[in-house]
Amino acid sequence: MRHAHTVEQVRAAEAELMARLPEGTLMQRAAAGLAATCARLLPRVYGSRVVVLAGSGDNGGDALYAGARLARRGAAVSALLLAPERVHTGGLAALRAAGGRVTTDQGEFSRADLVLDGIVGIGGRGGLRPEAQPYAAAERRGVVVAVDVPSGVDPDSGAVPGAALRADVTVCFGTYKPGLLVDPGASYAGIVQLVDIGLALPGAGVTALQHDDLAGMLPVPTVESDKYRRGVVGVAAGSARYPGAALLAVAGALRGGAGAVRYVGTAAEEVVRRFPEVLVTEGGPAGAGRVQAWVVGPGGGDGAARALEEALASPVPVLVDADGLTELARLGPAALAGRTAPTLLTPHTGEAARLLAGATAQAPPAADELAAARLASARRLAAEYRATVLLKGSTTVVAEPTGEVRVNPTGTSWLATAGSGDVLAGLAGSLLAAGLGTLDAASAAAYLHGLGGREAAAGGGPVTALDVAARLGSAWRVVRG
Ligand SMILES: NC(=O)C1=CN([C@@H]2O[C@H](COP(=O)(O)OP(=O)(O)OC[C@H]3O[C@@H](n4cnc5c(N)ncnc54)[C@H](O)[C@@H]3O)[C@@H](O)[C@H]2O)[C@@H](O)CC1
Ligand SMILES: Nc1ncnc2c1ncn2[C@@H]1O[C@H](COP(=O)(O)OP(=O)(O)O)[C@@H](O)[C@H]1O
Ligand SMILES: [K+]
Repeated sequence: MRHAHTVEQVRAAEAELMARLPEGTLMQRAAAGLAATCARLLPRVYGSRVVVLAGSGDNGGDALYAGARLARRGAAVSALLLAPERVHTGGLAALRAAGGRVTTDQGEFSRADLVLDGIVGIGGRGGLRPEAQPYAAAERRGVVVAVDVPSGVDPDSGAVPGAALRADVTVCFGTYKPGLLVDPGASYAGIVQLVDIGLALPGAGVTALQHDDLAGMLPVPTVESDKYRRGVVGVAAGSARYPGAALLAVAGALRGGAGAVRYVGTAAEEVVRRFPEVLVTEGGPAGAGRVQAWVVGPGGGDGAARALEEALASPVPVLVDADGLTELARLGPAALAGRTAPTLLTPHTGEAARLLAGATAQAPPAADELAAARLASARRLAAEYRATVLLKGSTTVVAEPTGEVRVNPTGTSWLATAGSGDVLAGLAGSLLAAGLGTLDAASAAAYLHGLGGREAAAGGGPVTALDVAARLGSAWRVVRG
């Protein structure tokens, strides 16, 4: 599991540790880790050209001390100072003592083999200031290593409010920052490496699963299992207008660990023709047999209102997607008030905006504003509806009403293809039926779906939603090692 902490949490942990250690110890730990990564990235340190972009705070200090370490190993290191009058004096003195120098030639940035971005770290607010903006657009031939955070990325939210420096590698200290894991910030961070500087941190509000976590979480049948004990997932999806959504949601549900899939709706005939293993009933959830979780809404069309009402009246977990969400937005959070089992909502940003409009008297944010502030948007929705919310898009995030968030580290933008959300809904519903809680089911489903998407797009080609569904079995095998 990757753990990400807010700036406030990092500052508190740093203060506590600094009070017990000789001055400068933490910065030296950070600089040592940073220099070691840079040395690994360079074919050889001796003779390579390194440029340090140094801002006015401790982030610049880290970069200058790391530059000094590389200079001692024979690199030609020069520093471009963004605020010369407020530069970290200890760091600059160390760099000079090691043979490094200060330059004002911005062209050195473009010619460097490696650039250290020490403009701002967790003290940065807003996009890059004017003096740093040219570097965001400048040509570069070497690798850019961001110190703690790519400058211009908001460390807590991942928002990029203006210009920001795109890194190939980010070396972060003590813990991940949420903004390194959530887009758009994550897309500026490149590969993120963590350097331990000994901070004692509280529980993380934002986490990201890794393969090992999935391996321990996914349901695996045992000798005592039978199809009912493994869980039956009910899928109420598709309509005369959108029969395909039923097939896609069922395709996802068949690969989610439930022992059986029960389909209800108007596409029963098509579903059985394509997937003979599925139990089908025409009508709605109320008249269907027992299930351990419902998926309602993909391609539901006009039938979504009834399916939603019947599923929400059941005592089992319910996943609401697509047309089910449009109907829920009309009803507002009151529709979930009487639920006795958990509810999982899986909106994309457009649906999230509609849900917020249904929940508050204020005008909802536009979909692109929601996308720029994904953590806050998902948390707000989860709190308003008192439900788990999986907000889809580039970096899917899953939020609980308590504010706890899981960020999905897998996926590819090739998943932005019609119907891939239906596959995800079926998959997550199947995991719910198999007994996972809403947070685990949603985050495990997003993880597997993202892996399946990557595998389907391997080599960089377009994928279809059914291609993704077909790769889910292999995604399971990958995470289970
Ligand atoms: N506090 C500690 O114990 C440690 C801090 N470390 C480093 O220190 C960093 C935090 O240092 P600081 O608190 O000095 O803060 P920063 O160095 O991140 O930035 C603060 C300075 O940048 C300016 N600034 C803010 N936003 C800006 C923007 N958008 N564009 C340009 N300048 C901007 C501020 O006016 C201020 O002078 C961490 O990210 C990490 O790199 C590490 O050395 C590890 C130990
Ligand atoms: N830019 C992107 N990068 C990565 N994944 C994306 C991107 N855009 C969309 N996705 C993913 O693709 C899927 C699309 O789902 P959705 O919007 O519901 O489409 P549909 O309704 O057609 O099924 C979601 O899993 C979402 O997270
Ligand atoms: K930085």
